[in-house]
Amino acid sequence: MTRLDKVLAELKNQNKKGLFIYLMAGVPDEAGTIEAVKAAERAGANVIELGIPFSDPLADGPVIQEAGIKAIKGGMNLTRLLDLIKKIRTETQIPLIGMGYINNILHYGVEKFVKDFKEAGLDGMIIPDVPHEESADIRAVCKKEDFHLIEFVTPGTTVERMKETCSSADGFIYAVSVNGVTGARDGGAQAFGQAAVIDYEVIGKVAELVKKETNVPLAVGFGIGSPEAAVAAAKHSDAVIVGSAVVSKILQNKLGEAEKFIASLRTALDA
Ligand SMILES: O=P(O)(O)OC[C@@H](O)[C@@H](O)c1c[nH]c2ccccc12
Repeated sequence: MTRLDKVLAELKNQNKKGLFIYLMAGVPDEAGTIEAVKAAERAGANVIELGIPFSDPLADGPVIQEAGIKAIKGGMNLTRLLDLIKKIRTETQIPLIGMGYINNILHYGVEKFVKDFKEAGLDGMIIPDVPHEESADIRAVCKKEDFHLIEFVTPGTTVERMKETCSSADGFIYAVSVNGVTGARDGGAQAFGQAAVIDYEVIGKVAELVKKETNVPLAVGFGIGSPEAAVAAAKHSDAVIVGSAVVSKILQNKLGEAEKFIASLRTALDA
C-alpha cells in the first residue's frame, strides 16, 4: 500500500472528504516549498500535488503560469526537484503526487524518472498532456514500480472514453470541473474564453458516470477558490483539489494567509 492508498482508505473509513492542495515546486523558493508543504499539512491537507515547472504549461491559467516562471527563474529542474523531495521526506510522510508535463520526463527517461522519484519519496504523477490513449507504456512502467499514474476525466470526455479511463484508474481519478485552464473561478480574474463558473450539475453527472465504473476515489479540481465552492464540489466527489487560490497567496509571500485559507477549506469540508 502506498502513502496515497493509505490516506485515501483512511478518509473513506472516517467518512471524510479529501483536501488536495497543489503547490509549485520552487515557489517562493526551495526552502519555502518545504514550509508550504508543512503549512498545508498542518492546515488539514491530505495530499500534496507538487507542480513541476515547465515552459509551455498548456493546461495552466495565469496564476500557475506565473508560479512556473518564477520556479524556472529560481533554477528549479528535475535534479533539484529530486533533492527537494528527499528533503520534504525528512519532514513529512504526506502523499506527494507530482504534476508535470511529459517533455521533462521523456528527456530524463521514463523508467529512470519513475524509479528515482519513487525512491526519493514521490507517490505518483499527473501528466496532463499524456492522453489515456497514449499512456499504456508509461502506465506499465508505473505499475511495475507501484507508482500511481493519475488520469483525468473532463466535462468533454465521452462516455466511452470515461469507461476506458476508469478501467485503468489508479490512485484517484481527477475530474476537471470545467473546460478550460486552471484558476479560481469564484472572484478571481478570468483568462479570456475560460468558463466563468463551475457547473456543479455537470460535475454531478460526470461523477455519477465514474462511480458506476470504478471504486477508485474521485477528486474534483479546477476553479475552486472558496470554502463554499469546495463544499459544492465535494457533494459530488471524494476529494477536492485546490491550486491557484493557494498559489496566488504564496506568490505574494503570504504563507500564513495560505495556511489560514487551507484551514478554512478543511473546516468547511468537515462541517
Ligand atoms: O488552480 P486550480 O483552478 O485550483 O486547479 C487545480 C490545479 O491548479 C492543479 O491540479 C493543476 C496545476 N496544473 C495543472 C495542469 C493540469 C491539470 C491540473 C493542474
